[in-house]
Amino acid sequence: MGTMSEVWTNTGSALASLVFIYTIFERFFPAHRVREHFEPLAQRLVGLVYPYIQITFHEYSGQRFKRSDVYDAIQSYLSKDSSSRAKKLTANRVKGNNSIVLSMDDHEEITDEFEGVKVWWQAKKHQSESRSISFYPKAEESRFYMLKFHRCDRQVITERYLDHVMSEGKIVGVKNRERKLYSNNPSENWSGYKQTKWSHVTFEHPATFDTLAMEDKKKEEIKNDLIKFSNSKDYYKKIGKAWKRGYLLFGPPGTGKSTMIAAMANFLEYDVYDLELTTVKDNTELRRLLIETSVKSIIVIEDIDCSLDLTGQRKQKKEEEEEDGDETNPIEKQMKKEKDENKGSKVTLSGLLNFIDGLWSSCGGERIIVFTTNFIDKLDPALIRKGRMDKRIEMSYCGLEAFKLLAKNYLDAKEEDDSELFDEIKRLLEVEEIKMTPADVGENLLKRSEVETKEFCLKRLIEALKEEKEEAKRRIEDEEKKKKEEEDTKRKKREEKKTKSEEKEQNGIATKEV
Ligand SMILES: Nc1ncnc2c1ncn2[C@@H]1O[C@H](COP(=O)(O)OP(=O)(O)OP(=O)(O)O)[C@@H](O)[C@H]1O
Ligand SMILES: [Mg+2]
Repeated sequence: MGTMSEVWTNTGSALASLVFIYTIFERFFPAHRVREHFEPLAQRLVGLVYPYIQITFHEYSGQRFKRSDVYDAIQSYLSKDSSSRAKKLTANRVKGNNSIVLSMDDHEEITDEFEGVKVWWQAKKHQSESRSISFYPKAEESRFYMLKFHRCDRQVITERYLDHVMSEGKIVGVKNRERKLYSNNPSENWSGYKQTKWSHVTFEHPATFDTLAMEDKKKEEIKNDLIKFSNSKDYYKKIGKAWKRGYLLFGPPGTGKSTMIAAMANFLEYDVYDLELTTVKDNTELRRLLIETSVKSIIVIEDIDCSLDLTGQRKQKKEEEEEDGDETNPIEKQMKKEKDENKGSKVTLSGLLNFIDGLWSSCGGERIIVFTTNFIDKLDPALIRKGRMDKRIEMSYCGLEAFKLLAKNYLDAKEEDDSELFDEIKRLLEVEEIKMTPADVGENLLKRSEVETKEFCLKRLIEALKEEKEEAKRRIEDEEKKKKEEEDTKRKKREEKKTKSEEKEQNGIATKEV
């Protein structure tokens, strides 16, 4: 018994001495210092026997508030087929997009293969002990991806695999993203907190090339052109040109210019930037706006003939000269000049064109620019010459093919079922050459209540077409009448002038004779 208690006493004192020695040691050699010294050494030792290399990709690196693009790209890349490989997944729904995007959950590991090389990806989470107050949500929790590969594959991974992950990830990311419709803010709102040059809403326009009424041949041509453009990254690089394409859509109101833009955006899955030029003060602002647009986007300038005097400086000068000739009150003239200056923005045609042609080249990335106008003749030829606007698309009145598509979409009506009504419409459109916009045709075909049958709507369209014919006839008559009246007044004026000068002449002769 005595020996037992002795053993306990000795153990107790030995432990006490150990604790004492450890405390003294800790005091002179703090634990983190020891770790600092020994860790690299330990890692070197591990490196000798452990054949793998690890790379970490943090969610937030550098600037704390900005999510890393690389992390995003990896997440998208791994979401591509992690759903079939990882066992634990997290589901995210991209706003505005109906599909759910699956990505691997924390602490999951999946393998990937590239050029016969195997790699391991792990999603990890690090819980920091900091209790500091932070504006950043869940600042204590930092996520990262860990890539592991054999050290003999180092070259393949660093030289090719990572680039492959980035480019693939970006493509998947673009596909999963919520597409946006942007509109530019007036420059007064560009500074201060919440500064943004563009405001956006989710782009959810339902128009597609299937719903767009247009001849099939023309539609196919445009679709092919768009596909060719979006696949031509290397070609544009090779020829040293900016990866952009310009379209000019022209035609009367209601022929589907805006609808075509929406269909293009949906077809290519691009964002849309609706640029309102009247709120842009000058070329510098225009440049700053355009530089901030993202890749894979369509920049739209609607009704260019209305938004600016895009016919350029020449016309303006001519007008000024003409005005100078007038004997108007100088004060009035100054007032008018000031009013004009305030009214319009100072964005010039050349500013716009220079940007499209030149600066854009340095922005990189694919962009489409679309101009629309109702009056192509009003535009300066410089704007629409080949090379600047790569493709001109005329949106015209509703033809037979366009009508058939609208009838199918709006009423599920086919030629076989309603051949008589279809024949009559064909006659009106093709023989009588009645011009009606697809917007008006659609309006007549639209079922406004349950009572309205397919036949009812088709007959309503026939009536509307006939009315349109009468209306057109009246318009032509009115125009001819107006023209005639104008000619009459001109002729009268000429005659009056002639008689006046004759009278003057006679009076002159008479005075001479006197
Ligand atoms: N070609 C078309 N195919 C299908 N729908 C069309 C077509 N053209 C017009 N529409 C219908 O008419 C409406 C008006 O068309 P849209 O706004 O595209 O015309 P627009 O040419 O842009 O006219 P504006 O010159 O006045 O801007 C659309 O909502 C669409 O439903
Ligand atoms: Mg429009």
